[in-house]
Amino acid sequence: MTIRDDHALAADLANEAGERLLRIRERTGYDDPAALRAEGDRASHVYLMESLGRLRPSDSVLSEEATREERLDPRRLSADRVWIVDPLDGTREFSERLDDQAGRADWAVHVALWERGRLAAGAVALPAQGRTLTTAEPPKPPAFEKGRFRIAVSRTRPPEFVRKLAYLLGADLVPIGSAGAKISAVLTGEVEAYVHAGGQYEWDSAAPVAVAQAAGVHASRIDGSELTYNQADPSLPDILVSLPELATSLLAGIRDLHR
Ligand SMILES: Nc1ncnc2c1ncn2[C@@H]1O[C@H](COP(=O)(O)O)[C@@H](OP(=O)(O)O)[C@H]1O
Ligand SMILES: [Mg+2]
Repeated sequence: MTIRDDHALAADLANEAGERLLRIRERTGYDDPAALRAEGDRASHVYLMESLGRLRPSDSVLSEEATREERLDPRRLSADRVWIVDPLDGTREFSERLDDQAGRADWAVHVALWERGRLAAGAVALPAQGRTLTTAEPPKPPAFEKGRFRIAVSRTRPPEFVRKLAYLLGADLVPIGSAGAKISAVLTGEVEAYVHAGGQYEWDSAAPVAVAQAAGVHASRIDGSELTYNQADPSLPDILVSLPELATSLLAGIRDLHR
């Protein structure tokens, strides 16, 4: 693996971590969801940290599952290259079954590379959906069709104003778990937008935003400003991802409603 293969490395690591998570879920079952979540988070984090430490020893890593001290390590702020990873996004959904007893599929592994002020590579593995979205081969964004559209929201923490926003713009809300699964749903045409506010962190969006940007899909804060990564405080509490044709009306609607 050479330094030029960052896109492929992100995809390989996300895929392998995802395979491991599927095996853990198969072996452990759903009887103790808290234990399943803890094992999944830990195993995926350890795999990603060991692999990046071995394959990219000079780079920094910011992981959701790192300790507070590791996350506050100031070396990350002066580094040129920082991998921003969420070993298991949608942890809650990973441990839940659907009515037909199949495990939920709206969870993801996020691997992104931030390099000198911008997202340079990223991959989102959706192991239970059998697909991985990657900057190595950015997906072609779905064609925009005028008319009613769909906005993905958190299953458990949908922002207050989004119901009104949907009413105002003629959209339906689609609850999906995991930020990565929701942004992927925009890229695969299951929904046309994703709106979130009220709390989130850099690792929840870095990898899917890297892929969205490579695909030419709109991604910003909900006030239209840029999403910035590798900040001292990794909080990045709101986000809008949408087909480019919808961004102006979504931002205007949000401006009117979200005060
Ligand atoms: N209000 C909030 N504060 C902090 N994190 C939040 C949040 N709302 C959503 N998130 C995080 O964003 C990810 C997607 O959430 P959701 O499925 O509700 O949209 C989850 O990541 P994890 O599963 O990695 O913890 C969740 O913890
Ligand atoms: Mg997350």
